[in-house]
Amino acid sequence: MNTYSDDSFTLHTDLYQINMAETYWRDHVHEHRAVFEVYFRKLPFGNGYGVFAGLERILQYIQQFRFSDSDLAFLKEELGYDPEFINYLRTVSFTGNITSMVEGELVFANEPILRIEAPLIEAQLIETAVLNIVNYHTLIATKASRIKQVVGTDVVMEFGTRRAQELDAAIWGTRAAYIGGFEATSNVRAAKLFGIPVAGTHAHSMVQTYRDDYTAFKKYASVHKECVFLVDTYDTLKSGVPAAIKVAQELGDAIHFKGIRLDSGDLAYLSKAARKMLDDAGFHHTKIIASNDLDEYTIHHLKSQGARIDTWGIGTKVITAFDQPALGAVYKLVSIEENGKMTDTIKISGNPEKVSTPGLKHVYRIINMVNKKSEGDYIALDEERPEKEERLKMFHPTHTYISKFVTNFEAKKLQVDVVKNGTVVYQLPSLLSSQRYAKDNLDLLWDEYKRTMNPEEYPVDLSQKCWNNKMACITEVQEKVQKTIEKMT
Ligand SMILES: Nc1ncnc2c1ncn2[C@@H]1O[C@H](COP(=O)(O)OP(=O)(O)OP(=O)(O)O)[C@@H](O)[C@H]1O
Ligand SMILES: O=P(O)(O)OC[C@H]1O[C@H](OP(=O)(O)OP(=O)(O)O)[C@H](O)[C@@H]1O
Ligand SMILES: O=C(O)c1cccnc1
Repeated sequence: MNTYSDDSFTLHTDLYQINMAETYWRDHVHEHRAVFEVYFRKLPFGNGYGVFAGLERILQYIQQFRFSDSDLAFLKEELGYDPEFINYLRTVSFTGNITSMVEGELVFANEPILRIEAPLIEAQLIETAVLNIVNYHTLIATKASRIKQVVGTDVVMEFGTRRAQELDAAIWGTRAAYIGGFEATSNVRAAKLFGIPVAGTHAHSMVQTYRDDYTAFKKYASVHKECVFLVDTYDTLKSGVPAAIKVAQELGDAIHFKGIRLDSGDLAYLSKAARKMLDDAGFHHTKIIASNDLDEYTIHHLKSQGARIDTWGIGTKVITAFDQPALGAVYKLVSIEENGKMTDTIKISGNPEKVSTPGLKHVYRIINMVNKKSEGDYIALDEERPEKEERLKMFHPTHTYISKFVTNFEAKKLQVDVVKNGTVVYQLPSLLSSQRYAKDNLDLLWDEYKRTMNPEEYPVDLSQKCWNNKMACITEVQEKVQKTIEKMT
């Protein structure tokens, strides 16, 4: 691997972005204003909502967005870009505006999570990294939230670093899982960087090292006051649990016998049997921790079997978003400067749900003031003020006959300014507040949208103006394309 003292994330992009950038620069349109939106088209895991995460990483990236000397040298010498273009790239930084939902916000398909408004070349160059960040962080926060929904008030810890897709994924994945509702992590660096509570037990290797459960637990307890013993190395009920109890009885107040961990076998049966053994020995407050390839489905089953598990340790399935490895968020151009004025743009598709929604828009969460539940999300054009309306018509953007009128509501604007003229203007809240924010927002949703299996579809509607604008753009584009086709033939 080549190493550079000034390596940056600016080349963390697809080659086509730089080729488009060069095209725009040569054509002198690179400084035309452009507006892009980030959204995904389908909720992951069959879930009824997503949890947005990744803003901290995006803001870090935007602040550092500049081509370093070694980046420019690589583009020039290895990839053969024109020296004049390289000289121009040397001056590029991000000078635009970004509005974004805040971390922990509940997000749904087809609504803009971020809006990037900048000179075309800048907005284009940051696309790949922005999507890279949003896609991973939001996916993991959503998976974590699903798991937390099933876990309920029990504690859930993130154990996934060893199984994650490399070092960065472990660190940022842990952070996203915390926003999604996990209470702690085993990753010490994540604790150092983000202040996430860190926790842990010990591995089978320690029991193997000392050959038997009793000796291993005793050695551990002679060094650590807080003790959670892993009891399944040889025989959970005949050796592991009895050894843990014996050590705790012998050491008494010298240690805090916090828990035992089960990591194999029938976790429902073993947890019930272990609970009885602990209770019979008077250790009513000693907790049972379970791990072993757990996810929302196994946890649901274990709970339905009456498992006596207090704390869940979850690795692989959360950190790798095991059952769905990609969110599929996209970055679409919705408006571009043309002859000195902004013109809305659209991407047409044979599939009506894939047709982009043109124009500068905001997302509002429409909260019913009587029951304090959300009626759905409402996407309106910038010039609209739904918060001032008495009565709002909400209708499905493709099946328009599905509609309702809402009165007595609060229209909560979901995006905030995070970057203005290239400067970060948003103060990130503590990670704990982002986690609480997600939790409080979940209280706004009816349970029908939150169940982990076959949830109801949460409404994400367009305002009448926004819908009309979209239809007008479709007609306009179709006519233009038809004319071009006729000219070519
Ligand atoms: N009572 C249960 N109901 C449903 N799933 C369970 C139950 N007990 C354990 N599981 C899950 O079943 C899977 C069993 O995994 P596996 O077949 O690897 O067995 P194991 O007990 O872990 O064996 P090993 O000793 O090789 O680690 C795990 O995902 C575990 O979480
Ligand atoms: O099952 P996950 O959800 O991915 O959680 C992480 C797993 O990592 C450890 O196992 P590992 O076999 O790596 O090490 P160990 O010898 O300490 O059990 C731990 O015991 C968990 O089973
Ligand atoms: O602390 C633990 O028990 C732990 C940490 C990482 C992975 N598995 C378990």
